[in-house]
Amino acid sequence: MAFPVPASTLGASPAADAPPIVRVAGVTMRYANGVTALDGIDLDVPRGKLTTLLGPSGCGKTTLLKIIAGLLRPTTGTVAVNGTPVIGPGPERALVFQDFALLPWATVLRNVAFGLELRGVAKSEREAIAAKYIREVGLSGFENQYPNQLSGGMRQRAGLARALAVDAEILMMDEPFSAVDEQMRRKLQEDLLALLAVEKKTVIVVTHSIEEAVYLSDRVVLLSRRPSRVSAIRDPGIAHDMPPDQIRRDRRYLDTVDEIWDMLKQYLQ
Ligand SMILES: Nc1ncnc2c1ncn2[C@@H]1O[C@H](COP(=O)(O)OP(=O)(O)OP(=O)(O)O)[C@@H](O)[C@H]1O
Repeated sequence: MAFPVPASTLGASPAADAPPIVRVAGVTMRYANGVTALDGIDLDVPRGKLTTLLGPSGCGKTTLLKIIAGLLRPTTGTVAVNGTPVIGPGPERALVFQDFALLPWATVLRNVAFGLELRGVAKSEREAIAAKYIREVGLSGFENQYPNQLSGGMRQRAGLARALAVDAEILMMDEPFSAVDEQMRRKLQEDLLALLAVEKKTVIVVTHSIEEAVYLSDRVVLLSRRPSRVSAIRDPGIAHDMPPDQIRRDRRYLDTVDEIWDMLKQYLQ
């Protein structure tokens, strides 16, 4: 099953000099139980690119994503999207949850249309929009199935279709492929890249996988151990103009994976 997107669009990237779409300035997050997750995060997220947050387990990646999503208020500091301070969730940001957060009692069609339903979009219109994205993620024919009738990869596609249906500029994905096997993970990575070449979204991904980060990202943001700060930023610049297996053997890809691993392993000791 593939997203029906022409391979020639793979690797298309937007202008490099666009102003950042998200600006995180001096963000600190101290939870009520006294845990300080983030300690002065400054970060610009480039528009129309895929940025990955990578760091040791428990360093605060999800916390940072939730703050950008407006689901958590930072203790100090600010987040601005298109120059406007974030004070809560907004229509320009869509979060794809790790567990897909699909409604078990609703069909794929209703799930994908759900964000539009919440916004009061008329049934016929929202179902037409949902059907388009269901097609785009390769789930045609499964419109009337329920989440428990889908595989993990298909649920992930449904979650992605739902995020695309609300037409947010920014897609935020927390460990998007962690619940599927390695084969499906690679397939979904390819499909995501192909889809993004057409949809031109800004994407922020949290992952534990260095290989995934380097493979997918225009920009990798490495966070330090908790309380975390931005410890390094790398732009892998992997051109997706050769077959995936060849990219994974490519010197540039392997060197970038090694470099990031060298930086990350200091936090594991
Ligand atoms: N609601 C909460 N209340 C208190 N502490 C929390 C809360 N949510 C997260 N934490 C703590 O904040 C720290 C950062 O958590 P977070 O989930 O953001 O890290 P992460 O880097 O995404 O973790 P992982 O890599 O394990 O998924 C952890 O120590 C976690 O226990």
